[in-house]
Amino acid sequence: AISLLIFLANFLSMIEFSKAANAKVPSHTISNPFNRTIFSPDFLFGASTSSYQYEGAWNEDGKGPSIVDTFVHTHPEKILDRSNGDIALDFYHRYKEDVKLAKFEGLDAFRISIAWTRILPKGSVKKGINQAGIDYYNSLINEIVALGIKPLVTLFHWDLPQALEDEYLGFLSPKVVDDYVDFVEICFKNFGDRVKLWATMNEPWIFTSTGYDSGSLAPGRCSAWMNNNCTIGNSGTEPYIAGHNILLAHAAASKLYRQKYKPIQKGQIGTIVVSHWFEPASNKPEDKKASIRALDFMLGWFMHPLTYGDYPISMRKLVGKRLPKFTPKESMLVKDSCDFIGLNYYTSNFAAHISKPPNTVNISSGTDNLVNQTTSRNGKLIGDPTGVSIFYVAPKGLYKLLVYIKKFYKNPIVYITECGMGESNIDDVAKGINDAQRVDFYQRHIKALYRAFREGVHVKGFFAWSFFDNFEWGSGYTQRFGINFVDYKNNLKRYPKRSALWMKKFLLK
Ligand SMILES: N=C(CCCS[C@@H]1CC(=O)N(Cc2ccccc2)C1=O)N[C@@H]1O[C@H](CO[C@@H]2OC[C@@H](O)[C@H](O)[C@H]2O)[C@@H](O)[C@H](O)[C@H]1O
Repeated sequence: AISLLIFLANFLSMIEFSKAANAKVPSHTISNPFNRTIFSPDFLFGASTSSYQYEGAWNEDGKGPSIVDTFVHTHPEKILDRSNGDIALDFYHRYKEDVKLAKFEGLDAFRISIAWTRILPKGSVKKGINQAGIDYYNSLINEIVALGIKPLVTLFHWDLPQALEDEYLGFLSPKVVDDYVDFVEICFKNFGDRVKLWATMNEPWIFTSTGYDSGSLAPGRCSAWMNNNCTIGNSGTEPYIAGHNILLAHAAASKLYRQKYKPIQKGQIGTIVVSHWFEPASNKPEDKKASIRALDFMLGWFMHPLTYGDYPISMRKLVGKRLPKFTPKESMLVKDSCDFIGLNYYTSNFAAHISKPPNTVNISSGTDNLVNQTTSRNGKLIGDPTGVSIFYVAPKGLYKLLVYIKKFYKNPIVYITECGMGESNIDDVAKGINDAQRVDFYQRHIKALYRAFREGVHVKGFFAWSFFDNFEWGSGYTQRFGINFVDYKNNLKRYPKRSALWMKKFLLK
């Protein structure tokens, strides 16, 4: 009865929303009307999801284990609430209803990722293709397309087949390139008639820093001195080896798509990077240089090879022999291998120069940049705090980051493939759907996006992270990033939040 009352209350608010919501949320209007029409007609507004964080059905219909399945089962202590994605949001069984909600909310596009081990349970073609996996993603993509929504498909959102980790240590070996190319070719072949936006990788920076530097996520490798319960690893070398093979795998996939599939399917292929914006911690020249170095090590680590065919000079200088080299052929393959860049933006930091790493014996990729990153300067926070301790609301950083990419990385086509904020520890539905701060967050970030768009940045889309509250990696289900609420205590019931209804109104054509 209570949930019915909540649903009815929420349904009524959907109808009444257009009158009430904006009146109560501080608006930072820069132009009237503030709706989608200020962008180009073909601009894509969407929301993002990912296979491990949404699907559940971790071992159903022939799916093989990924390194994330192994990680969460063997290291529950590394997940704040000791949870996992075995069931997650049960998106695997509920996707038909869920994509209908996306339609109701007026989304133009919907980002999903494909779980490699649903299609290749043991990671490679020679060990068998699982037709049930192909059938599932065909059905999901059909539901999305049938509603007139465009799918943006990420081919790797960190859930590498465990079998490849066992066979040759996954992304630590160049052998991963061939298996990755075989996997993506099955996706191009089976889904490429309907999928026209392909992202090869999601956030290599996070995958390398959490998987191989801190060990806080799969495959959970790090140096012993990290004291993060890693059985093996080297935080000073493995993040760079994994990052290098990710770039080579991406480039090989792009070459295959462009040579064999793009001429017929007419789609676009790119990859997704994440970066904070960095403000100098003071006006001192060394801090100004530190802010650029911080960008080099987070954004440039991948954007520089994708644009110029090699790592940033600052990385070459500070990482030295630990940073792999591209052969001339590899450099040519990686350079200009993206038709678009997906950019994930969450927050900004202050950057201060440090003259030497905190520890000259214990080396890690996270301290190679000689930058001390903070979120306040002279006692002033970089933005409004959110429910996630490391993320502050800093929309100007999105604008500055986009202008920086335009200026220093040849003004590529950019889709904002993730942008959002989280609240922590909310279980009550009525409280959870009343996300006024998230409405303010999206108003301010879309205005920052518009400013960049107006100044000639080739931004062509904006995807909220996330469509639903979901399994937030190391934070488990304690943090909520969705524009739609999921009631974990009541059969994973979905409820539009205030932000989804604001988005619906914003997207009215
Ligand atoms: N958050 C990021 C990148 C932010 C990097 S900044 C910083 C570095 C770091 O290790 N973490 C924690 C973390 C770890 C893993 C994933 C994401 C974030 C950071 O947030 N990525 C996207 O963020 C989304 C929100 O991530 C949350 O960010 C706050 C964390 O506390 C939470 O664990 C994480 O799931 C993820 O759900 C998407 O799958 C992922 O593509």
